[in-house]
Amino acid sequence: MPKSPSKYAAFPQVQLTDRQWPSRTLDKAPVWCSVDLRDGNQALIEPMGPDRKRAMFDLLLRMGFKEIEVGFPAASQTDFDFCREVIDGNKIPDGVTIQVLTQAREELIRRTFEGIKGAKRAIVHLYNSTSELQRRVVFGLDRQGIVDIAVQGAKLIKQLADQTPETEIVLQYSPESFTGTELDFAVEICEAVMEVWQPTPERKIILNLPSTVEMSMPNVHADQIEWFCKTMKNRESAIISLHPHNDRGTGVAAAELGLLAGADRVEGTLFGNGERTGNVDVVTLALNMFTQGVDPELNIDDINEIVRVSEYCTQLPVHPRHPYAGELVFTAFSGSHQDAINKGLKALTKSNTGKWEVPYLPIDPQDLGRSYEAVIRINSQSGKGGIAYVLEKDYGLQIPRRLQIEFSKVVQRVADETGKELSPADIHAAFKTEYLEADSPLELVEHSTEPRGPNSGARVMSVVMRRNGEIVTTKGKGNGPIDAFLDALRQGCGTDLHVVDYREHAIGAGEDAQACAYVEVKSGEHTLFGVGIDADIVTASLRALVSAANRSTR
Ligand SMILES: CC(=O)SCCNC(=O)CCNC(=O)[C@H](O)C(C)(C)COP(=O)(O)OP(=O)(O)OC[C@H]1O[C@@H](n2cnc3c(N)ncnc32)[C@H](O)[C@@H]1OP(=O)(O)O
Ligand SMILES: CC(C)C(=O)C(=O)O
Ligand SMILES: [Mg+2]
Repeated sequence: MPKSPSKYAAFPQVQLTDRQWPSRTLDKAPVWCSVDLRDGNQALIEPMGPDRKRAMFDLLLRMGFKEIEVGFPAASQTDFDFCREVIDGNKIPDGVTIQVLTQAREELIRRTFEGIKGAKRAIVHLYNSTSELQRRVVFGLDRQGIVDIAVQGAKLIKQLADQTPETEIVLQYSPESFTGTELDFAVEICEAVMEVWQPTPERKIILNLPSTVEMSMPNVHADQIEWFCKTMKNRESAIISLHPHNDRGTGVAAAELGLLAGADRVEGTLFGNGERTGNVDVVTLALNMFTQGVDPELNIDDINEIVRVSEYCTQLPVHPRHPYAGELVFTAFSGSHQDAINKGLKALTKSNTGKWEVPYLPIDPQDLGRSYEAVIRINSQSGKGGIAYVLEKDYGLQIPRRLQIEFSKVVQRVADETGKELSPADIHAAFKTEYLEADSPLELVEHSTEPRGPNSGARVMSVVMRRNGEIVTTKGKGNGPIDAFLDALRQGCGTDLHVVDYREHAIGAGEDAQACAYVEVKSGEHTLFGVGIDADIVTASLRALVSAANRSTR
């Protein structure tokens, strides 16, 4: 426990009666704005250089972002140059708008306008901090002083926008540190900026209400947004935007509830890169919508590529357990999960509802360009279902249920011995050693069946075996080849087995097809399996019996 919890105080509730957001549902995508190249970038140990910025910008375009904050052109030459590069190089497709951030300071605003000169359309994003704490300790100003900063900045932007008719300027204002700002003051300062910019329903202002620091539970954030939307004047002339950070780890939830509460737009970054614990993760937000049947209006059909580019640009890894994107999120190690996934995937092939219904997999990995390959991975926590899945998927072996149980003990032993994950090749090798290569003390050398005599129902099989390296020739009689072979083993090798169950299937197709036979036999008090593979179905069955016979002696 922290030593002094009294250092902290509970975040005050919002006085909101008749709140509407709890009974709403999200049924359409918000306007997305990527702030990877600005907020994400300003939080990096090593900010992106031109190559990384270009790679990120191109990725964001491929993903279908229509609004992209490309930087803070007045802050650094790199940001300024990148802004110029996308404008002068005609790299902004129609329908896409770049956004640039500036403080409410004259020289920075003027430089910002130099940065966007020549763009067809640009969002100029003005911010100043409004919270009680920042007013007191950073700016040393009262409310009016803070309103004056915003209004002065807004006036200069309006003037410069009017002097730049070739560019359609969209105005955005952020009362930075909104979450620590008294709500009545947040409305007051936003209305003061609106008073300068005079937005209309046709030319809306963007009011961005940032959780610069996430300070409360997501329901309180939703209350803040609903309160703001209900209280502000001229709501129809504003796009209400969210800019959640993730200090409490609930940025995604805050964004979802904020949208229910009336917001229209979300600013965030890929995989949540950003100051401290990051910005809200737009990939997770979008895919959360997708899994509810809502089109997120972003292309995330190759998530591995998005991860790769993002990791290159930020030089930060995406966590293996990151929602939807992590390397391990479509992988089950534990036995009961593997069993359920295996059954779920099988059931899906027979279902005609078109609905994705697989236990433990909330989304079809293929929708994100991921495959089922690594869905099930095997370690000491794994069970028969997962092992069966891997053997069938990678090696075409459809092992019967009781054999799954038997073999899972073998795998468990190997996994416990190594303490490591077992690859599909490791599992197959264990299967071969245990069953297919169980060829001592007995080994099948050859067999032939005599034609049935006209009055004889029995089949006679001649068998040559090797026992402990020595050739044994024997004969047996039975109703069919299995029966006759067991009799031959009884006569010549002293092996007494009774078949309890027999299965076979083909592996592969056409001329290269092989037969795989599984026999479950009773040997004394025990039942156990043998497995054989051969191009010839009878030989495969006999091999399976030899495999069982040898295993029964272990
Ligand atoms: C929550 C956010 O993400 S906000 C965005 C934050 N991003 C960045 O800051 C990255 C880019 N910024 C920078 O590189 C620098 O801040 C620059 C180049 C823009 C400006 O640099 P400088 O003027 O040297 O320094 P600095 O940012 O520390 O300036 C602080 C001054 O600006 C004032 N200020 C800070 N924010 C604002 C604002 N939004 N509007 C008006 N004035 C502001 C402060 O009160 C302080 O004033 P003081 O010098 O009178 O005390
Ligand atoms: C500039 C603003 C919008 C910001 O990044 C924040 O408040 O987090
Ligand atoms: Mg931010």
